[in-house]
Amino acid sequence: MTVLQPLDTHASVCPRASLIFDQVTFSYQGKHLLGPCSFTLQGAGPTLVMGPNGAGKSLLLRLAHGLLAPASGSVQWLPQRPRQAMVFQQPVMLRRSAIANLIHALAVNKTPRRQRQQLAEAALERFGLSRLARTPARVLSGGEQQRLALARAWVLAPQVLFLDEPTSALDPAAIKAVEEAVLAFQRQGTRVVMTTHDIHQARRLAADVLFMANGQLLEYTPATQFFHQPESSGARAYLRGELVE
Ligand SMILES: Nc1ncnc2c1ncn2[C@@H]1O[C@H](COP(=O)(O)OP(=O)(O)OP(=O)(O)O)[C@@H](O)[C@H]1O
Repeated sequence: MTVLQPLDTHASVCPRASLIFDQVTFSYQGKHLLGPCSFTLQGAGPTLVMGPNGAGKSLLLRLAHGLLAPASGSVQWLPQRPRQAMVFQQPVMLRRSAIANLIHALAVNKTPRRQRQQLAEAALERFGLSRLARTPARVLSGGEQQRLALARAWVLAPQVLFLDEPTSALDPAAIKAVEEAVLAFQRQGTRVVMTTHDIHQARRLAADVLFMANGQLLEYTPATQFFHQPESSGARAYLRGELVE
C-alpha cells in the first residue's frame, strides 16, 4: 500500500467558489426525479452528500457539475463558475498508459505541451503510482484506478472536486488512500463535494452534510450538528440504521 506523498503548495486554488441551488428540479422523460431543491454551499467543506439508495445524490452532483440541466430553477456559482473535476465510483480510463491518461487530461485542459510530462509525473508520484506510469490504465486494480482518477483531477488543480461514491468498491487500504487524497485536495483549497453511503467515512471527512431522501433535500447542516442532532426525522432514522426510502 503506497502512502500519498506530502503536498506542495504550487496548486493553491483559493478562494473557494460558492454554489447556489435555487428551486432546482430534474425530470427525465416526464418523470419528476429531484427537487425542488434550494441551498447555498457555505464554509470550506468538505461537503458530504448522504442518503439512502435512489435519494438523488448522484443527480444532485451531476446537476452541480453541469452534466445535467435542471428542468426548472437555477444552479449558480459565485463569484463565477469555477474550474471543476469529477471522480466517479467506476473511473473511466482511456485505453492507454496511466501517464498517457494524465497527459491527455492536461492536453484537453490546454496546458502547454512542454509542461505536461512533468506535471503528470509529479501527480503520479504524489499518488504513489510512479512505478505504474507505463502500465495500461485499464489493467490497474480498482484502488489504483481510483488513485489515477484522483491524480487526473489533481493535475487540473480544480477549484471544485465532485466525488460520486469514490470508495464504495474499495478495500480499507484503498479507502484510506482516497480519503487522504480528499483531505489533500481540501488543504490545497479545492472545494470537495462527495457522496457516500458510509456513515463512518462521512464522520471522518465532513464539515457539513447535505442529506437527501426520495429526491428531496431534507437538511443541510454542519457535520457536528448532523451527527448529534439532525434536523430531519429522515436523517435521524437513517443514522439509527433504519431503512429509509
Ligand atoms: N438517467 C436517468 N433516467 C431515469 N431515471 C434516473 C436517471 N438517473 C437517475 N434516475 C433515477 O433518479 C433517482 C435518483 O437517482 P440517483 O442515482 O441520483 O440516486 P442516489 O442517491 O445517487 O442513489 P445510490 O445511492 O443508489 O447511488 C433514482 O430513482 C434513479 O432511478
